Amino acid sequence: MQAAAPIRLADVTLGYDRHPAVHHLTGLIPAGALLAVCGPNGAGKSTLLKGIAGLIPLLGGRIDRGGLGPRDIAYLPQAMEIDRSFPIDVLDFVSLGALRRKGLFGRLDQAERERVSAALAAVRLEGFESRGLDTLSGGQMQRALFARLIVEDQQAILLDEPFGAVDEATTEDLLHLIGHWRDEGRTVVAVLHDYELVRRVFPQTLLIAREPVFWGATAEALTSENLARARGMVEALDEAAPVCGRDSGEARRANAF
Ligand SMILES: Nc1ncnc2c1ncn2[C@@H]1O[C@H](COP(=O)(O)OP(=O)(O)OP(=O)(O)O)[C@@H](O)[C@H]1O
Repeated sequence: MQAAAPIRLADVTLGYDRHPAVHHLTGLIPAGALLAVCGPNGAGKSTLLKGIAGLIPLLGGRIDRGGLGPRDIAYLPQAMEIDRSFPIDVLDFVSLGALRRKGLFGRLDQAERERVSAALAAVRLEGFESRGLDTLSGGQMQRALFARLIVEDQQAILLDEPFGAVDEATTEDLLHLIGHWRDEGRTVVAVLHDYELVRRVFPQTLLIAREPVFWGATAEALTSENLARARGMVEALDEAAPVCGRDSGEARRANAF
């Protein structure tokens, strides 16, 4: 694993078909940070993670990943984005975490096989190796995804709603893994809706509603005033309106074509 590095966002704008979903976001994710990304539905949280992961292009601004390429950052998509009908068993799925090191056709050596076994043990999926993904419960699937992240062994890990469909026991097990990653100095950024959990585990929070509402200490971010402001900002959004004050000139020019 390479050394941890800060991720710097400078006036970042991300979106689809030139419609910004995240605008003018500037901030620093320090190496080793445990950062929650919170906000109402449609606030741009998933879009932001995809941007940091390099899965969608920037519409504006810059992301400096501290010398790392997007492929050096592990990314866990939302559960609904994962096609579980793909015919693959748990062992092969978790082994895919080694792809970056071994390539698509590379054989797993003893060290990699041990890494996969250890990852399955860490998420308590021993005995599930030959089960197809489509036979797993939601919580078991999330454990398999975390096992793949362990095998990936990246210094920065992005998690999109990792506890969306899992019970309390699974959540606690997976939180334990996140705590372990923090102790190892890895950077973890997670989109989360459970504010109590965020207050308990994540020291830093970015509250976003297309634009940043607050980025800093969790206790200061998740106040009722900030949460109400964030809700109001997303409710007020009109896709046909100029995207924001700062962009209105540019948006008017774009709409003229
Ligand atoms: N592939 C896409 N094409 C067009 N628009 C998209 C696409 N993905 C997201 N959007 C739009 O971008 C905006 C932000 O979506 P995003 O998924 O980032 O929000 P979110 O904060 O993660 O929401 P949720 O909490 O509901 O998951 C929304 O208006 C959404 O409709």
